[in-house]
Amino acid sequence: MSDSRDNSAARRTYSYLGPAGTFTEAALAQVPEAVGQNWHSVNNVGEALDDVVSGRSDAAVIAIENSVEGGVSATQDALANIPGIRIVGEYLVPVNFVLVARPGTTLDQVRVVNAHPVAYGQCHLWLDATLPSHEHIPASSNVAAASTLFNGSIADAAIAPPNIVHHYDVELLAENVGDNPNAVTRFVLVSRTVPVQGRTGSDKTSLIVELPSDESGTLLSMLEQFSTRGVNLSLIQSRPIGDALGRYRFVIDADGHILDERVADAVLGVKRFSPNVIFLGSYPRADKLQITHENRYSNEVFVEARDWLRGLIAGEPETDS
Ligand SMILES: O=C(O)C(=O)Cc1ccccc1
Repeated sequence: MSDSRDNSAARRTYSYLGPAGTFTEAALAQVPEAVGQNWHSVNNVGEALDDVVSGRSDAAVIAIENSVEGGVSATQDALANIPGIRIVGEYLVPVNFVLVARPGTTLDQVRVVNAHPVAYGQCHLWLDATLPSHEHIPASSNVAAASTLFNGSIADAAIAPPNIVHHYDVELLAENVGDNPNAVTRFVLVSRTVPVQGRTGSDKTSLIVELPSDESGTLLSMLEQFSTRGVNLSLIQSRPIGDALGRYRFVIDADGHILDERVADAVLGVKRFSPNVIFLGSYPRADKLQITHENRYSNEVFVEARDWLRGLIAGEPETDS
């Protein structure tokens, strides 16, 4: 399904989890270069990434982390398993939810609730208090949860974004059903593998790292690679690799850019003992936070130390500086 906002072949195509009205669409609306281009609605993250890898789309926006639910495991696993993808940007969208139904439905008639799993995970407090014996059926997106109410779904109600009332003729049963009114979802813009863009001073580097399974202490060794270079981590999450019990990979977000010497050095340190490092990209941070570090982790200090070593090897006389 493609939104026919423009048929011109010269336009770029962006895939997003649809249909229109999702939080993912709101994230795509924040991508300046996507405004006025073709927006292609898909049903899941795997489809969005396949579009990018196959060239059907130039880029895609996908949800990767939520402030209440944590990392979006479907996205993390897809990024680990589909090669050829680079994260080139990130965008934040505040998320809150309403409960809607077919017109005429009342709250006491609701038994089956349709909801995207990530949305459902953020509405437990309200659902447990208000509809303690409800049954949950999963939806492919927050808007699909509501739209299927009109397509023969067995659901009585759906958890959806507040703007759903502008897209479908629904009965609004309850507002603010999310556990946390300040919930935020982080989305990333992905493209096919491209050379890294320049550093901005407010950057993030995302990696997926596997650890050798037959050695003790490798998780600590991996963390030390970052800490000994003064690199802060804002996300570290384990996900099962899936081939055997007890085998995990780690999804990591590090402060800084791969063109920062301390980040590059840390990544090289990880690469030396990890059987598999996936570099997902270095990209500007949505929060615009400037990354600071002690002087001993600055680019100049790394470059000076390297020049000093090269000089020693070349037989140059040592100086005091
Ligand atoms: O983009 C949407 O609306 C989605 O359905 C994915 C999602 C689910 C929960 C929080 C944010 C995005």
